[in-house]
Amino acid sequence: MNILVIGTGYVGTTTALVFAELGWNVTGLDTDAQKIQQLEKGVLYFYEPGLEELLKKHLSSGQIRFTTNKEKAIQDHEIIFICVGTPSRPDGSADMRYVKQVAEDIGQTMNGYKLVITKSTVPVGTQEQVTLWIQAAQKGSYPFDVASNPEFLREGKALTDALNPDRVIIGSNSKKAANLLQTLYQSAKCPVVVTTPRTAELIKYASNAFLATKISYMNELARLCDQLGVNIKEVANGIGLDPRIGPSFLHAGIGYGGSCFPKDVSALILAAKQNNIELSILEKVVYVNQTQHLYLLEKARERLKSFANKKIAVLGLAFKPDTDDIREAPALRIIESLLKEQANVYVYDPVAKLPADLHYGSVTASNELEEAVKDADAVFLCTEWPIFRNVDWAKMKSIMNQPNMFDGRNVLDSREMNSNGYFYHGIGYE
Ligand SMILES: NC(=O)c1ccc[n+]([C@@H]2O[C@H](COP(=O)([O-])OP(=O)(O)OC[C@H]3O[C@@H](n4cnc5c(N)ncnc54)[C@H](O)[C@@H]3O)[C@@H](O)[C@H]2O)c1
Ligand SMILES: O=c1ccn([C@@H]2O[C@H](COP(=O)(O)OP(=O)(O)O[C@H]3O[C@H](CO)[C@@H](O)[C@H](O)[C@H]3O)[C@@H](O)[C@H]2O)c(=O)[nH]1
Repeated sequence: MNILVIGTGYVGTTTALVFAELGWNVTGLDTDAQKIQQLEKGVLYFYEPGLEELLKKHLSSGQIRFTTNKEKAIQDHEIIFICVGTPSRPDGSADMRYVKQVAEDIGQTMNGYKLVITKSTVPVGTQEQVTLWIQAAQKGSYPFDVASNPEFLREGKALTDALNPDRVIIGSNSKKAANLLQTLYQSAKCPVVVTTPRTAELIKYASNAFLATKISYMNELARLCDQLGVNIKEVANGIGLDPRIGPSFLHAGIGYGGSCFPKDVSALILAAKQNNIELSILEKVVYVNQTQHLYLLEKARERLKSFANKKIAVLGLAFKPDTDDIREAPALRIIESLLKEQANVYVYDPVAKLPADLHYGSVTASNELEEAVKDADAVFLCTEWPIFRNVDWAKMKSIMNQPNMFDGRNVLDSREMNSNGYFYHGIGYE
């Protein structure tokens, strides 16, 4: 079977490469000619471990190709995965314009049976909506099915996650579509759940919202730990040993970011409101997340009295390690607050780049960690890149103006930092 993947972003590129690795012939289609040109040359235009090697391998094996020619691509393929973005609208709802465009393109161009699968994260009811969009755009009367197959990969671990999923969720009202999808995933060594499209669509939002809830719960508990003199890391370890709770996603810090949790939690809250249901727990999850960076800033303000004219080093910009993605990165919230209070901010990240449009002033991007830390009055550690753990912090102290460390990811050893002469503050972890 030949597979077409529409949208060659994180999810589309990974999906295309994973299906190529499983032995299928795959074409990646995007409207962005620059991205396609790079992918055709074997160059990944974003940072994601392992993907570029696989891209080169499958370009040379001929298993994967890329194109911007949507008419030909749609006509040549029976199986089409929609992997375009569904970003937040200002009111928090999912912006469906890219999915609608693709559905209309498919409707206008199709020349025979198509199985259209939404892999993008889409609101409940999208399968029905995509069906209507395709029908409305159709020139002839060709049969088609629309199914839902949400993606659960994490950035930074995209390849491992997509090659070894915990579960495959197939939402389909059509036996033919469900069978085709089961064939595509026949080598999956995990449960393959076949359900209704609406259930599949909700499973995706419910998963992300549940994980975000775990994080905000731990983050709020960490604030209490600071007051009680209890270490949140030990609490996380203690509760995580209960298999009903589990050890993951209990790591307190300056909050979750990225292109998924913030937008998906908002979209779920809004979708519930439209159905006269208040998801009050999730509203608090968002509130805790939006105030978590302020909590660490307040600890630093107490120590430094004022940020004005102080040199502050921000280590880590990406929303998490092993990615250059800065969408909704908590580091950006910290930087903007520091700039607003007239600090001189120096940023170091091993991979991620500063955005062009920072409010409240400009920031110096440092090429070396030492350059950011030299003469600094405080360091904010915002992303848990492993290299930050291996820095010789005792040596760093000698080049700082004041040895203050605000560890927004609780990654450094507080006792070691204190014995090295630092004033150290983590989150629920002193
Ligand atoms: N990033 C993740 O880790 C992740 C994980 C699981 C699910 N998701 C979901 O998957 C979807 C895609 O996310 P992403 O991070 O890959 O997005 P992205 O922004 O990186 O990529 C989307 C791509 O779609 C292309 N595109 C837009 N309109 C198009 C059209 N009409 N025809 C062809 N291409 C078009 C864009 O040019 C872009 O390259 C979203 O719904 C997201 O919520 C993302
Ligand atoms: O214990 C934890 C775990 C994560 N985070 C933060 O949470 C955010 C999201 O992390 P992660 O979930 O690892 O990354 P994403 O790539 O955003 O992946 C999430 O979002 C994707 C898009 O929907 C889903 O496919 C994945 O299953 C889901 O984990 C990051 O800012 C992390 O720093 C914490 O603060 N504490």
